[in-house]
Amino acid sequence: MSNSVGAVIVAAGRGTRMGTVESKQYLLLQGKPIIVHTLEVFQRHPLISEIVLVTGKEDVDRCREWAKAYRLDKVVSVVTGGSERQHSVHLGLRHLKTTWVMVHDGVRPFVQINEITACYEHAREIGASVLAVPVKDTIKQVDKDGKVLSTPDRRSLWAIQTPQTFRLSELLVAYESAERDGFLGTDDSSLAERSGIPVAVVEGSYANIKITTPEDLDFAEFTQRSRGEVQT
Ligand SMILES: Nc1ccn([C@@H]2O[C@H](COP(=O)(O)OP(=O)(O)OP(=O)(O)O)[C@@H](O)[C@H]2O)c(=O)n1
Ligand SMILES: C[C@](O)(CO)[C@H](O)COP(=O)(O)O
Repeated sequence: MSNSVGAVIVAAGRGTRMGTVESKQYLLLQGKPIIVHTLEVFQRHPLISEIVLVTGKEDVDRCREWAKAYRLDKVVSVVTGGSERQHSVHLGLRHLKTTWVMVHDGVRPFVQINEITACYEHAREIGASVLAVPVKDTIKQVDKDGKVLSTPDRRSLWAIQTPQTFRLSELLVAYESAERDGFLGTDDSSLAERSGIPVAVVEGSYANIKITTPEDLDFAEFTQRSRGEVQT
């Protein structure tokens, strides 16, 4: 059986927590849109053969232009997403033809080549995998009135990132089942878990942030600049 690997990069969100007029995935980082930085990592990865980019309806044309301008020839489709991340991923999955799929947030430009490789290798071994980091803070469960309910043992808590890797056929079944049941998850793995797919956690890096709120942009500028300086 072929072990071809594709990526679905989701970038159809509105970025309400960032609060900028321009959607955060199109803000410039060292002169280049964040989404292009993200796509370039997957373009460079030797395992990835095709990329489906999911974006807002009004952004499809400019994204296709960038794919050409930045020579992102692995981008086989730029398609319109849905109202929730889960819908956007589902729409993207339908355009992929590979055996394996890595789902990744368009606003996580700092994922590293070796992290993508590790994520894929663990999925091959276990069935599916997610990149993650152990939580550094103490986490409390709190009720709606602000009263602490419990303090879970931090040693078993991980902050989950992307990419998340699955067999495409299995993930499609999980997505269809979630849609039938009206289940809405905040990541792809939660849909796989409820379908009984075993998921491995792969330790990644704290730098692989999801650019979400304005203070993340300072970190992003700093990180991008220092990585650029190391490469030159
Ligand atoms: N309907 C949606 C919602 C989110 N995303 C994508 O999913 C990733 C992670 O989502 P998040 O950071 O929450 O982005 P937004 O939904 O844009 O942010 P917010 O919740 O602040 O509006 C982003 O790359 C975002 O573009 C998507 O493709 N389709
Ligand atoms: C998938 C994800 O990036 C894992 O951390 C995250 O759950 C997406 O969160 P969102 O803010 O609900 O889009």
